[in-house]
Amino acid sequence: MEAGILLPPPTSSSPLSPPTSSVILTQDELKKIAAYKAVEYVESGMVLGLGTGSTAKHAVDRIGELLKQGKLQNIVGIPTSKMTHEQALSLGIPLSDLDSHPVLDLAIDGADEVDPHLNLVKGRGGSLLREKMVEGACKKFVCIVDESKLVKHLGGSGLAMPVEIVPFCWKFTAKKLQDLFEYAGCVGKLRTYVENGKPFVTDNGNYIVDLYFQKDMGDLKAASDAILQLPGVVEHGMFLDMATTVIVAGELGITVKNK
Ligand SMILES: O=C(CO)[C@H](O)[C@H](O)COP(=O)(O)O
Repeated sequence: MEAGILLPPPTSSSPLSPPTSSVILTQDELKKIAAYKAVEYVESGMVLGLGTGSTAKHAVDRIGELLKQGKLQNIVGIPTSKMTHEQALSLGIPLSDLDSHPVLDLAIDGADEVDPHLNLVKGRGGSLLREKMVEGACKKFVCIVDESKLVKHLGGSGLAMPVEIVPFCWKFTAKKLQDLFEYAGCVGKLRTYVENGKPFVTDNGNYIVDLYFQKDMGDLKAASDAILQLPGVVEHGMFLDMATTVIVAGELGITVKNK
C-alpha cells in the first residue's frame, strides 16, 4: 500500500512548514523530513528502537526534543550503536537494552537501499548487527530514507552490501563471500578507516567486508542463507521482510509505503 503526501520543505522554525517558493532540498533536508514524519508514529509509553546514521540521528534528535517539551512521556530507547547510545544519553532519553525489553513497540532507522518489496540493505554505517537484533525485536519497524536510496533490486546501487565477520582469518572469509556471488560479478573489500587504512572495527569488535555486485544476486533468501552458513560470518546487511513501513522523502513529496 502506498500513499503520496505533498511535501513542504523544512525551515528553521518548522521542519514541515509550507513552501514559499520552489526550493531544491538538500539530501540532509529530505532525510530530516522523513525522520520527522516517522516520529509522528511515536506515542508516550513506547519502547523504541533508536537507529543509527545521519537519517536516524534526526529522528533521535526529534524524540529528545518532544520529550523535553513534555509532548512525549515515559519513552524507553534501545540504541542500535554506541554512537546512538551517546546521542540519546546527551538528549536525556531514558535507555535500556534487549535483555530488559525483549519486545519493542517501534523502531525508526535509515537504510542504504530499499527495493520495491521493502527489503533493505543496511550497515554502511557499520551497525548492522545491533540494528538487526533490535529491529527484529520490534512490532513495527519504520524505515526512513530519501529517494536516492530506492533501488530496483538489492545491490543495485553498485555500492556496498556489508557483511560483519570475525577478524580471525578475515581474508579467508572475504574470499568465501566473494566466491559465493561469482555469478553476480561480486567483489568483496575489507572496510578500512580512510585516515590510516586500518580495518574498521564494529561496536562488537568485528570487521566488515563490503560486497559490490555488478549483477542482480537473484533469490535474496537463498543469498542470505548462503552467507549465514559461512563460518566466520556474524551477520549481513540485507534486512529481508523486516520493515513494516518505509517513509521516502523526495523532491515531490513524502511517500509512505506499508507492508
Ligand atoms: O544502516 C545504517 C548504519 O549501520 C544506516 O541506517 C544506513 O547506513 C543509512 O545511513 P544514513 O542515514 O546516514 O544515510
